[in-house]
Amino acid sequence: MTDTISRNWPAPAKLNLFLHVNGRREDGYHELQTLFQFVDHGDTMDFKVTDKPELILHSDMAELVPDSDNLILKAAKSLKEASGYSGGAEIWLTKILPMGGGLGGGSSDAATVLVALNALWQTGLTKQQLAAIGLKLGADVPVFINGLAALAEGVGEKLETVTPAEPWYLVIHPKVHVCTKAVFQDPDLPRNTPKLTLNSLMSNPWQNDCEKLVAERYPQVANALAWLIEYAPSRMTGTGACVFGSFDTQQNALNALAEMPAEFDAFVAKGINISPLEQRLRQL
Ligand SMILES: C[C@@](CO)(OP(=O)(O)O)[C@H](O)COP(=O)(O)OP(=O)(O)OC[C@H]1O[C@@H](n2ccc(N)nc2=O)[C@H](O)[C@@H]1O
Ligand SMILES: Nc1ncnc2c1ncn2[C@@H]1O[C@H](COP(=O)(O)OP(=O)(O)O)[C@@H](O)[C@H]1O
Repeated sequence: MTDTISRNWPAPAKLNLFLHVNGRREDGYHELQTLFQFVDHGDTMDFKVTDKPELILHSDMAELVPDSDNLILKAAKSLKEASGYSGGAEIWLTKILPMGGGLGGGSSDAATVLVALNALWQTGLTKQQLAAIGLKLGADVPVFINGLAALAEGVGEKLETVTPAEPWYLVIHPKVHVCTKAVFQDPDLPRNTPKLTLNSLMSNPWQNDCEKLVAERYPQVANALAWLIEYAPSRMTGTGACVFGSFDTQQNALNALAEMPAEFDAFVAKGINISPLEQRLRQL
C-alpha cells in the first residue's frame, strides 16, 4: 500500500431537512430531533499510507484553520491512537464546502478520514467504534460514518435510518459565517418543541427551530430565504448560514440558479439517502 495514492474519497455535504430543539441539557448541549440527508456535492480527499508515523495534511485551509485544529488531522490522530497503528498517512484535501455553512463539511471530512484510513490501514474498527471516536470530534460525525439518511436524536448520536424523497436542491450560501455555539447560547432560541415519534415527524410539516433567530441576526440569511421561497419550498440547514429549496428536477433547480442575484454563492445537487462515502465503501 505504501507509496500508492488512494484517490477521490468523497466527503459529502448534509442537509438538515428539519431541525427541532427539544430542550437544553445540564451540560449546556441541546437535545435535538433532526433529519439528515446527504447531497452529491462535497469535498474530496486522497490518501497515501506511509511507514513513518507522521500525519501530514496538504490543503489550502491552513490560513483559515491551523493544522492543530483541523478535524482531518484530529480524526487521523484519534484513529491511530485507538487502533495502535504504527505508520502514518499523507492526506490531500480538495475543499469545496463553505465552512460554518450548516453543510457539515468539517464533520464530513473527519468521518471520511476515519472510514478511509480504517480501510487503508486495515485497522478493522467497526462502524460503531468509528462513530464513537467521531462523536468526540463533532456531533454530526456519526451520521457521516453511518452513511445513511437518518433521524438523529440526542445530540446527534442516536440514529434511525429513514428514506425520505430524494429531490434536487438549490443550496444557497449567503456568504456569511454563522457560529453554531452562538446560536445555541442565544437566549431567544426556542428550545421547547415537543419530542415527536418518527411517524409524526415524517408526516408533519418540516421546520428548523434555529431559522427565525438566525434570519433575524443575519439579514443575508433572511434575504436568501426570501428570494428562494419564491421558487421552491425552502428552509435553512443546521444552524445556518446555508438555505436550500427543493425541486422536482435538476433543470428546474438550474433555472432558478440562473436567476439568482450575484450577492449569493450556490450549487445544485441531488438529495441522496446513501452517501457517496458509503457507496464507495460498498464497491471496495
Ligand atoms: C446542530 C447542528 C445540526 O447539524 O448544526 P450545524 O453545525 O450542522 O449547523 C450540529 O449538530 C452541530 O454539530 P457541530 O457543529 O459538530 O457542533 P459541535 O462542534 O459539537 O458544537 C458546537 C457548539 O454548539 C453547541 N451545541 C451543539 C450541538 C448541540 N446538540 N447542542 C449544542 O448546544 C455547543 O455549545 C457546542 O459547543
Ligand atoms: N476540515 C475542516 N473543514 C471545515 N471546517 C473545519 C475543518 N476542521 C476544522 N474546522 C472548523 O470547524 C468549523 C465548522 O465547520 P463546518 O463543519 O464546515 O461547518 P458547519 O458545522 O456549520 O456545517 C469551521 O469554522 C472550522 O473552524
